[in-house]
Amino acid sequence: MSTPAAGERHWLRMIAGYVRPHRGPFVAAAVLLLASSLLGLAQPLAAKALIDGLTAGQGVGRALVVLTGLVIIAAVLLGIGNYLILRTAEAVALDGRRGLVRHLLRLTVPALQRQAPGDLLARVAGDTMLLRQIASQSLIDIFTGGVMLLGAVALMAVVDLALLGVTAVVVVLLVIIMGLLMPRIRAAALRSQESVGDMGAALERALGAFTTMKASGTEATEAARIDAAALTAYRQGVSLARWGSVAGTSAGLAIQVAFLVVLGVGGARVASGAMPVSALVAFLLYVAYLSHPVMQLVGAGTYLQIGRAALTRIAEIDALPTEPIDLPPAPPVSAATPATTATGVPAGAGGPTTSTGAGSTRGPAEVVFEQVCFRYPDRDEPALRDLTLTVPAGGLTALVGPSGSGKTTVLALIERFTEPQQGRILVDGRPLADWPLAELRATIGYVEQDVAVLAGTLRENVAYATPGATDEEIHAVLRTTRLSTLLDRLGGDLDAPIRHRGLSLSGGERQRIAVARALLRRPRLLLLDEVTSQLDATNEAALREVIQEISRRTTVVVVAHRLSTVLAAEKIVVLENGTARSVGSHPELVRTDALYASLAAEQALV
Ligand SMILES: Nc1ncnc2c1ncn2[C@@H]1O[C@H](COP(=O)(O)OP(=O)(O)OP(=O)(O)O)[C@@H](O)[C@H]1O
Repeated sequence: MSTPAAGERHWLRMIAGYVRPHRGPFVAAAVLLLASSLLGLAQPLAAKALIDGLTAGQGVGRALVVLTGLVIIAAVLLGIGNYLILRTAEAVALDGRRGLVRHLLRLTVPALQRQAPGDLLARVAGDTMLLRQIASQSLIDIFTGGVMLLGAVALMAVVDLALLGVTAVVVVLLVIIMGLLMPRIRAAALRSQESVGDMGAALERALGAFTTMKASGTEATEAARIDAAALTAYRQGVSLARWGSVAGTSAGLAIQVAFLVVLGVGGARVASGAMPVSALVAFLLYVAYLSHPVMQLVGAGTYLQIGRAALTRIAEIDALPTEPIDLPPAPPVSAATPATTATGVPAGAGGPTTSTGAGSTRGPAEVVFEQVCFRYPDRDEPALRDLTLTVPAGGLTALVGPSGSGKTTVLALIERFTEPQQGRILVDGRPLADWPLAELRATIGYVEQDVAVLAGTLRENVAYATPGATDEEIHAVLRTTRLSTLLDRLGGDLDAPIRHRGLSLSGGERQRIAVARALLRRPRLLLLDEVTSQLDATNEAALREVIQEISRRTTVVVVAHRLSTVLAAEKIVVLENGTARSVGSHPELVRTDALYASLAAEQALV
């Protein structure tokens, strides 16, 4: 991760940022809990009055009523305060999750590609959970525990200064021990969370290549890999438990020691007549009482360290670059669960920002590359060198060339998934940097090499980019892409589910669903990356016709290894090593370009 120190530096500011929107209930909870604790603090004084009364042979009825009242009111305040603080904690976790998810969905493509999805999942689900604890209960505990500790110390000072001195020595010792333990707790928590993330990443790797794993018989290898991460999480968890127990035990022990020392020293002082027995009793009650705020502070300190580890991991995500894309604000938390559509999207949450075919009115788009150089961040060799090419408005332009020559990279740059280091790319004469990103992408239909079919229904998949599409429009693109037979197989029901990751579809069907999705958007520029690679000859010929037909009203750029797909292109660009080595029509290139001629000969096209 790029900035491991980011979370360290800003953790307090981050906590403040999370709590600020909920300061009302947070402060109310703090006040209630503090009041409850203060009432508890008054209990020893009431007990002292009770004992003094008994000693003096007076009635104790009033003191008893006061004591009982204090106990009941303290309990009620505690209950309400706890509820408020737990509610705040949930709200903080919700904000944390929503914020993280929004940030993740806006990441740039290269930034996301460097992450392991399983680890990101662990951060959204797990680290925000820890945030819940730290941003609420721990802060309140530190606040109320701190005030209570100071209050008890002040009252102890009133009762007997000498005994306070004895207690202070023990407390200072405890603070030193905590100072030594806390960094260890934080380090163990961070490693523990990291290994939970590693485990998610390892599991995601295995599940993502499930059939490859089965076919390769590597279940045991994958299990061992996931086991290793789980074992690290276990070890760090145990280490966390060890240091946490040492902290808790030290705190408990310190209070016991203080109690015994005060009993000894105080007993001697009572025997010598330096203090009354009621003062010793009150003081001992305060020492016993101290155990609550001290344990509270130690527990909160421990959780704060664990929470800091989570904040570090959240800050790492926050530091990743995002695209300037507006997402509508999250709906407010209301008592009722919002109604959702079949996809689980809240009704009215809005899909892509542009409506169906918004750009279609402006005719086909033109694309120009001017001396574009592009190198992937972790590569020495550039993927594109000084590439200059023009994709004219309308018609079919093909990119061909050996594997790795940069064809997919050209499409990724047009989509502005990433930026060239040198040169300019213009769409309709306008540099990409001047296009609002959403508008640029709404202009383009892009069918990737590894097409994505989402879990859901055929309708959701085809109308993914155009949620407002009518049944007629969907049926029309299904006919165009020869998917009517698939629809028949689904019983003619657009809302029949396709299984997770599209596994119940053939490769060719998946490709055609992706093409149908792009077509439904009626783009002004259609980028097709190897869309015919998994089609049989009949379906390839059919899709070829479709592509030609579309290219009469839209600019179409196809990348294809199968030259049969590009035969009809008005313009074929032959890429080699990231540069355009020649441009022309099929007959021209067969005559003038040796590389193209050999590709054509291999495929029996000359
Ligand atoms: N995300 C990436 N990170 C680093 N290098 C990459 C990345 N994507 C592609 N490359 C490299 O950039 C070069 C061009 O890749 P590109 O995918 O554009 O080629 P292509 O012509 O589309 O190949 P193919 O026909 O096999 O799909 C290759 O050397 C490839 O290894």
